[in-house]
Amino acid sequence: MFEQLAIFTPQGQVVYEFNCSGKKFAATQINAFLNALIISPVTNKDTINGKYSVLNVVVENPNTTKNSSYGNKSNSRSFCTMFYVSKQPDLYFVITYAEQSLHLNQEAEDTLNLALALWESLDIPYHIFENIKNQRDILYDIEDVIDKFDKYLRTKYEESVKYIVNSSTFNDANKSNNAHNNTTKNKKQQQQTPTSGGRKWGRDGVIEDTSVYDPSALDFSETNKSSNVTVQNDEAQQKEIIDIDKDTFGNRTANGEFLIKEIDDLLSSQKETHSNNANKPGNKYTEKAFGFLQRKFLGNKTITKEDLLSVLDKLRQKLVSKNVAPEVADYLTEQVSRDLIGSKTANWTSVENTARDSLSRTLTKILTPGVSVDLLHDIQKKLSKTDSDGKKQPYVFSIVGVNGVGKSTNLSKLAFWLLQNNLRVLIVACDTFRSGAVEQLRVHVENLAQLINDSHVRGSKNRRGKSGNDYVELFEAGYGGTDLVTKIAKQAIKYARDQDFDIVLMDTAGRRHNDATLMSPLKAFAEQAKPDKIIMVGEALVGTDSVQQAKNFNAAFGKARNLDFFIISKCDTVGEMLGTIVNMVYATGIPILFVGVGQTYTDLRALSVSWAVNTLMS
Ligand SMILES: Nc1nc2c(ncn2[C@@H]2O[C@H](COP(=O)(O)OP(=O)(O)OP(=O)(O)O)[C@@H](O)[C@H]2O)c(=O)[nH]1
Repeated sequence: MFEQLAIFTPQGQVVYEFNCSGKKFAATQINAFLNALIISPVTNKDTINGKYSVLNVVVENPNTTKNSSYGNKSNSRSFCTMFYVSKQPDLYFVITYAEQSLHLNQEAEDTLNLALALWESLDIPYHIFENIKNQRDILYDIEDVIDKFDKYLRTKYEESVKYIVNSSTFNDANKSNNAHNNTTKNKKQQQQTPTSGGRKWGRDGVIEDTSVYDPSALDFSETNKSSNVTVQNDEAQQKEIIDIDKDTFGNRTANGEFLIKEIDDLLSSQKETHSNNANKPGNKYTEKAFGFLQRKFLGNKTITKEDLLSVLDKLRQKLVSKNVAPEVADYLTEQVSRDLIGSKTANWTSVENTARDSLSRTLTKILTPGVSVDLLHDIQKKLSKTDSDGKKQPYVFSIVGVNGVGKSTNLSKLAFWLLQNNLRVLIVACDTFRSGAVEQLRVHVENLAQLINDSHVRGSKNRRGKSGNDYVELFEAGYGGTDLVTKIAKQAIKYARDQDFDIVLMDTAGRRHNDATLMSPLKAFAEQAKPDKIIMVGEALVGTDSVQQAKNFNAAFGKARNLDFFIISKCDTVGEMLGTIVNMVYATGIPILFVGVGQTYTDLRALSVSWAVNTLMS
């Protein structure tokens, strides 16, 4: 596990600091790194992938007497650093960790990759870092974005740690499923048997060759987790996941349909936190600006371009601070400008309030779906028809998206909702690339089977010899290349038809939207599997990049096929920064089916357009 991440300017002004174990940030460590860098500059051989530099830092104990024997470990302490120096702006990104090893180097590299990608996605104008006199200047100007960066990084970091814990859960699940497994093997030995043929999709979407399997990459036991603790964590996590509150999930209508509730004040606790934060000194910047605007009452005034300039600039800033991509914020303010120039403000209404109303209308128009999102109706329509054998064709969904956005989790939430509607669901493991993906889905199927029927024995097979029970079942065929994916999809649909399943839910591999090699198989997949609905899961955390993600995924299925819906996951983690919702709909015109608001199966909500608009405008 890495210890600390720091971002600072060449003058030493700290822009960001993070201690991964939640302790106070140790600035002395970074000072020791800077000292070591001055004394022993890095050479080419210390560079990883031509990008990151590695430097071992030895800190002498100041109490050591001159007579101490050289190399006496008790008199010195060492740690390792991996760092990157960006240009424009000139910034140091430094990770510190205990010592060099294959897996710690890899983790540091992954974390730097993540931090840099997040940093770039924030689009901070580099001139902000020029001529800074003190740290307060930086923080004042970019407080909001640093906050955002911190939130992204912590969430992603926690997810990656959880992924490691989950990996051991899957191995345990395998253990109970495979009778031939030697149960006396310890957990570490279990981990040494990779589930797939040595392929893993890295966090940045690159397929990594893990044919030389390094079990230590997933083993953090030496650092601070005994395997016993990990097992307890697994159990606690398991309990947390299936410990759900059905009442908050939705309502049953008079005709028996179970409808998911709209998102409303569900995030009020976050709003509270947010407003508490907003009350902190130094966080008043936006509030002050808008307070000033609200005081400028005019009324019955013909609005000119000049009147709108500063108003729209503030509104634009507001939107961008809520994660709306700059190009989308430009479009929205342009619309307001078109709407208002030459018109008159109503009595007692300021130009500012008129502009805000216009912006609210534009946002509402964008977010209001132009097509029906009544899925249950669509499903029933298809299921009511039978073919010449008297069989109904299942309704097929396929779930796509970038790595780690929550595809499997939200697919499972969707399954849980469909199960509430008495539909029989076949979940299909079409992520045949990432190690552990099939096992992860099996855990979800076990959970769902147990939630639907609490007499379900975890790990048992149903009467067809498959994971799950009569209501929800897993269709799996292991790991392999693109051909296997389409083969599994076709076989699963046939199987679902034969076994009378109503719904087929296909999970697909996460892929980077800007990698043509990874994106191109989607077209063939859609042509072969012919899903009724293709749903892209996008995460609320992503911000600016969501525009391109949505565009690329929407275009990936060829000219004849688009995405049908979005599910925006992790809305619970972004507070009021809901810009991704607008970005993705703006980029494609594809409506939002649901938003994900947590990690349990009931943490799915229908989007309330007015709620989203009010939150963005607040
Ligand atoms: N807070 C929060 N976490 C979520 C939500 N949806 C998913 N997650 C978490 O996001 C993490 C990744 O979820 P997965 O479902 O594994 O993501 P994925 O897209 O299937 O991942 P890959 O298969 O690796 O591409 C997990 O820790 C989930 O619990 C959500 O709505 N809110």
